[in-house]
Amino acid sequence: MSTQDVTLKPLVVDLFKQLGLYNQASNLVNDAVKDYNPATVSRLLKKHQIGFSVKKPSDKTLQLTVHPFLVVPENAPAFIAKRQGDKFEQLHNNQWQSVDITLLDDSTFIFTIDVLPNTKKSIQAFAAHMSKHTKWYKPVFWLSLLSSLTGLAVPLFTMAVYDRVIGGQAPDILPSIALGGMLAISVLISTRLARAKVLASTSNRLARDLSQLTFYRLLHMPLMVLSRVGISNHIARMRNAEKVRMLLSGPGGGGLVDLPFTLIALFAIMFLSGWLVLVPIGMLILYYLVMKVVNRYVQAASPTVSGEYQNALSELAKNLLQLKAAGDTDGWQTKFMRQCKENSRQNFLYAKRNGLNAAIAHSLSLFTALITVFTGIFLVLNQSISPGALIACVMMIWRITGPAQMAFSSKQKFTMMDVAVKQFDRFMQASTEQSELRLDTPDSSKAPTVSFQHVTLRYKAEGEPALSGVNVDIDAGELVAVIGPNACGKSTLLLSALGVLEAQAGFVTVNGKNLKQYDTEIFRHWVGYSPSQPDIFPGTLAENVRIAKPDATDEEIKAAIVAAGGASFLTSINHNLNIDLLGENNAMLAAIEGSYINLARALIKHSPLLLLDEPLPHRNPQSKQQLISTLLALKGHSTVIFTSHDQDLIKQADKVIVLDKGAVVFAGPIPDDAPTSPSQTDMQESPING
Ligand SMILES: Nc1ncnc2c1ncn2[C@@H]1O[C@H](COP(=O)(O)OP(=O)(O)OP(=O)(O)O)[C@@H](O)[C@H]1O
Repeated sequence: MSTQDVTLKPLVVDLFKQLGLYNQASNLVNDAVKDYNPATVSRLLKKHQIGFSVKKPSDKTLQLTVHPFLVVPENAPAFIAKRQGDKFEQLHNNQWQSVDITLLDDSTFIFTIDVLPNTKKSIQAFAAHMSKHTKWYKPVFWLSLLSSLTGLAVPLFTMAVYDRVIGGQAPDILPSIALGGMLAISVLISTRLARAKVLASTSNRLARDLSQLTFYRLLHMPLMVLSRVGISNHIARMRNAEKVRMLLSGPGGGGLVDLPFTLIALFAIMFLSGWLVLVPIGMLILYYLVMKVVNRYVQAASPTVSGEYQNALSELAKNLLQLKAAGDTDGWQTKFMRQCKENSRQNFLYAKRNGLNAAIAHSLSLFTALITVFTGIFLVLNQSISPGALIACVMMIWRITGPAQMAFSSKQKFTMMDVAVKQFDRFMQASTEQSELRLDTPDSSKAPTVSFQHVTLRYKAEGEPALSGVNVDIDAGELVAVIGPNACGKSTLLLSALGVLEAQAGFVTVNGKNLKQYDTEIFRHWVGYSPSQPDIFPGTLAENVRIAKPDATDEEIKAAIVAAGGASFLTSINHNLNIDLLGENNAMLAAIEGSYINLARALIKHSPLLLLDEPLPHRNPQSKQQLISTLLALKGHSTVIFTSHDQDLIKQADKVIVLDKGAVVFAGPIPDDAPTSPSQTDMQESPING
C-alpha cells in the first residue's frame, strides 16, 4: 500500500463535499474500505452516478472544467484542484492556492467531473457551464437597473414640461429639465451599449466552450454510438451551441433580461397614479393568457419537412456522379420539386401565423395604452393626478409591454434553446471512452499475441451479429489473413482488435491483457491501422501521413509510401510531399492513391501490431510485389492481421481466419492442398476461397 492510497480516501470525501454531495461524502466516511487507489475512485464515481473523464495534465479541455476535480500524480501526493479563469488552484488546508497542473507529467491521472448525479437539486451540465461565466451576472444586473431607471427620464421629462413648464407657467426651468433629460438619455444609451457587449461576449464564450466540449466528447465517444446516432445528429449538436449564442446575444436575450425590470416601470406608475397601476398589471395577465393560446396556434404550424429537404440536398450531392451517369434525372427533380413545394407551403403557413402573432401582440400593447388613457382621464378630471402624470404613465406602458412582447415573440427560440439545453445535458451524461480508468500501456519492444475470446458484436440490438462467438488465438509475429465473403465481418474483426468497437459479449486480449485495460490513446497510437476506404484530409500529402506520426521526417514519409507499394505514385508527383491532396488539380485523387496514404500511415509507426483492412485494393504488379515484400519483412517482428480477397497476398500468411456470417469457419495455417491460383480458388471449396 502506497502513502498515496492512504491519503486518497479523505481527498475523495473532500471532493464530494466540494461538489455539494454531502450525503454521499458522509457515506464514504462510514465506508469500511480504507485504502483507495485510482481504480477505487473510478468505481466510486460510477457508483454515485457522477459523470467523469480521466485526463492527462496536458489535456487542453481542463480549461473547460466547471467543477473541482481530483489530481492523482504517480509519485506525489494527490490533491483537489479547480479551474480559476485560465489558471488552476489547489485545495490545501481548506485554502485555494495557485498550482500549475501542466507541469505534472503524463503519468498523472486527473479525474475531471463532467456531470453531477441527476437529482432535482443538482446543477445540470449546461447550467454549470453558464454559471462558470459568473462575472456576467453582476454587470448585466447593474447595467439593466441603470438603463431601466434612466429609461424613466423621457416620461418624467414630459410630465415636468407639461405640469411645471406649461401648467406652472415657468419656462425658465425648461433648460435645466432638458439638461437632466439629455443626461439621463445619454446614460441610458451607454448602459444599453455596454450591456449588449457583455451579453454578446458571454454568449460567445459560452457557445465556444459548448462547441469545444461537444467536439471533444464526439471524439471520445464509442464508435458504435457515433455510427448509430448518425452524422446529422452530431452536426445538430454542434449547432445547439450556435442557437444558444444567437438567442442570448440577440434581442430575445435583452428582452428576457429586461423582463424583471418592468417592475420599476410598474412602481413608477404606482407612484405617479396610485391604483391606475392595476390597468397595466391586468393587461399583462391578459397578454400572457392570449399570447399563450396564440403561440400554441403558431407552433402547431411549425414546418416539419425542412429536415427531409436538407437530406434531399445532401443525398443529391453524394450521388451526383451516379445521377449524371444514369442520364435520367427527371425522377429526382420531380421528388425534389414536390419537397420544395411542401416546404414552401409549410413555411408560408408558419409565416402567416407568425404575422398574426405579431399583430395581436402589437394590438394588445396599443389596447393597454388606450385603456390606461381612458381610465386615467377620470383621475385627471377629479384631480387625483395631474395631466402630465397621465401622459408619463402612458409612455411608461411601453416599457412594460415592450419587453413582454419581445419575450413572447422569442418563445419559439426559447423552446428551441430549452431543447438544446436538455440535449446538451443528456449528451454530457453519455459515457465516453474516458469514463473508464485504463491504466496499462502496450509493450512496444516486441510483437504481441492477440486473442479473440468468444467475441460477439452487434451493430444494432435487433440485427444479426457482425461477429458471432469468434474464438481465435494469434501468435506473436504472425502474418494473419482474415478472409471470407463480403460483409462476413472482416473489417469488424480488425476494428474490435483496435478497440474502437467493443464486443457485447467476449473480449479481445493483446499480450494477454483485455483491451479495456489499455489507455485508449496510447494503445491506438501504438497500433498501425489502415482502413479499407481511403481517408484523405484537406492538406498536403506530408500532413496527411503525419497524422499517424507528427514528427516523421520527409525521408520517413517517402519510405513509408514506398513500403506501401506507392513508389510509382511518388514518381508521378515528382516526390513532392507538399502537394495539396484535395486542391484543384488533385481533388480527384484515385482511390488507389488514397490507399497508399492509408497504408503509409500504418507502416510509418513501425508498430509491433498492424491491422490492415484490404491493403491491396487494385494494385499494379510492381506495387503489389512491393507490399508483399514489406509484409514478409515484417514477419516475426510485428504481428500483422490483414483482410484480403487477393490470393497472392493471402498465400504469404502464416495463418488464415475464414469468416462466414461473423463466425469463424476455419483458423490455422493454409492447408498444403489448398488451391493457390485465383481460377482454382474461384471454383473449389477451400479455406482460402472464403
Ligand atoms: N457501422 C455499421 N452499422 C451497422 N452495420 C454495420 C456497420 N458496419 C458494418 N456493418 C454490418 O456488419 C456486417 C459485417 O460488416 P464488415 O464491414 O465487417 O464486413 P466485411 O467482411 O469487412 O465486408 P467487406 O468485405 O465488404 O469489406 C455487415 O452485415 C455490415 O452490413
